[in-house]
Amino acid sequence: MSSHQTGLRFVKGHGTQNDFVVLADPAAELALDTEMVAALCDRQRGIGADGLLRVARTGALVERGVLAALPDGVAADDWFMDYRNGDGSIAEMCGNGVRVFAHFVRATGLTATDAFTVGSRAGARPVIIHHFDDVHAEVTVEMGVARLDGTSVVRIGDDVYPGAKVDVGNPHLACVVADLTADELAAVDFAAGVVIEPGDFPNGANVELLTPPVEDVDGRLYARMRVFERGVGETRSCGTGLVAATRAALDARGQDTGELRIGIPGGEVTVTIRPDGSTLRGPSMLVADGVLRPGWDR
Ligand SMILES: N[C@H](CCC[C@H](N)C(=O)O)C(=O)O
Repeated sequence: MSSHQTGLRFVKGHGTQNDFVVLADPAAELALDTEMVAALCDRQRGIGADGLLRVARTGALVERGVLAALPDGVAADDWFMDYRNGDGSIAEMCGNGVRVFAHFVRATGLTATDAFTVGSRAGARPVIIHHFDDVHAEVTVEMGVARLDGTSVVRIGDDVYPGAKVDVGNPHLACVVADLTADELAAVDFAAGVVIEPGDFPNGANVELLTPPVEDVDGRLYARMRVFERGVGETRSCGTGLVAATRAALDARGQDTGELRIGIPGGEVTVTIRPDGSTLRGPSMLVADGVLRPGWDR
């Protein structure tokens, strides 16, 4: 997409305040590059967002060479979430993004069903839209298997936190911090620097800090989380991170399956881990529509 592109429409949306610029591009005609995506996501010079979701037919992205081939389980006419981080880098998956993506394609009439498959670089992500209107939706995403892959550590300022390496289609270090209170979690200063072990994460990683789950009045497990995302920085929520943290927290309790309600700065979601996969259920909001003005990026 070059700067002479006039009148490019966009929608601004978020899932538990993990926010995105949504670009409808069914035929994958936009030449998205790192610089343009970073400019669009820049909160001062552009629209501002944690990431960008391009909405395109999977087959069109293959024809244009954006994708080398159809990902497993994704059909050519499935809508594909071409997700980019705020720094312009490409990531394999975005759980909050899939909810906003699904809401957008349903509310704009690009699809007429409440259950369909969203394509992603991590593979097929089936969604169910429980209810929606032009602004609000409640969506469940099948997030696939959250795979434990050993342990590592992250250094945040002078503190070192051990955690579980979890693959949710994208890489995570999920740290369930013993005895960490909600206030202590809130006081962690990510600005002091977040340093992971490059040998453990050659492609970088998203880092989650989680308080140990406790049973709430309903007997359900509850925890609080903050996240520092690869290619973005701290976000108010991270869907794949919530799944990774749940997988690690249940494993620390000796459980392979279970459910966890997690509070994040941007809201609250419920994650379910099953032997054959995981689901993330939460809200989506489409906040505004806009048009990029010619020359905005010059
Ligand atoms: N916010 C996204 C995660 C983006 C992951 C991205 N930061 C990466 O590089 O993997 C989510 O809701 O899952």
